[in-house]
Amino acid sequence: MSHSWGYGPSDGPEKWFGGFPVANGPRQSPIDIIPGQTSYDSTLKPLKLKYDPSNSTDILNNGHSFQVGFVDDIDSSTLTGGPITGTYRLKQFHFHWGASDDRGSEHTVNGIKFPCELHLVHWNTKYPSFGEAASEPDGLAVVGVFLKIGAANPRLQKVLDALGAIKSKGKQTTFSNFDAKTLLPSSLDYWTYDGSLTTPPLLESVTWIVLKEPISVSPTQMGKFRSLMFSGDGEAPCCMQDNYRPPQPLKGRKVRRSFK
Ligand SMILES: NS(=O)(=O)c1c(F)c(F)c(-n2cc(CC3CCCCC3)nn2)c(F)c1F
Ligand SMILES: [Zn+2]
Repeated sequence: MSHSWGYGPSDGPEKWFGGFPVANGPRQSPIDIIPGQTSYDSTLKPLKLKYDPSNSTDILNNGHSFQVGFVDDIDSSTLTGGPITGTYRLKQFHFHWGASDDRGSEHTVNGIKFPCELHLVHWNTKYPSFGEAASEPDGLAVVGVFLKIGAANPRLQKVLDALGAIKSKGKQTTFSNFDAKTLLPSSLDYWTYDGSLTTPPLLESVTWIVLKEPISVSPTQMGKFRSLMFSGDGEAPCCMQDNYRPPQPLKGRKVRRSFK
């Protein structure tokens, strides 16, 4: 049975449990982060992100979001330190956003939604591949970055300028020499908790690392995200927006923070 899923009324997050029962599991993502209920952990190390711009390969509309892919057959773009042990390799980054600027992020802070959220997906090199790591409890580490409405962000522009070539589902084009580090805010202070993929198959294999400081995005730039389509050529056109899962129950999990 093909598990087709989406973000609409008939196939959206409230319907995912049917095809993916782990949707109601003990460590689902995203969550609402309540800063006053997080615990400062002085043993948490600083995040170390070492990204080689020559590793970026392509940009793809996968019908749920768009993602920029990276070569991950050597340790050239890696995440170490932070709450994780060992070395995790950057596989891809993608975004989630809303139909309007009042929503779009997956994680929320004190119930506040941001218009967009960036996810940088990394996999643990103690496993042979991303696919195998994705089913292990310590297999993945995703760095989440909130985007907040403000001045246009010149570092987003190269990504946004490529979207015209991947408007519909399945479109892909080369995307080289992109330094993902330029998308990060100046502070790498973070919250961290054990969670899951926020899209099917919703595997409970993600150590989430959500940065406290947002990066900026302008309303015009947000419009560029919304120019993409969930639909493929020849299908009924459907704008790619509101591609976010709402916060899930914490179920007793602790959220730690790296900053006082
Ligand atoms: N929002 S998120 O939690 O950051 C997030 C991720 F971390 C992901 F890794 C994926 N992901 C899904 C697959 C298919 C794989 C197909 C083989 C089994 C594993 C999933 N590739 N990457 C993803 F789609 C996503 F949304
Ligand atoms: Zn994501």
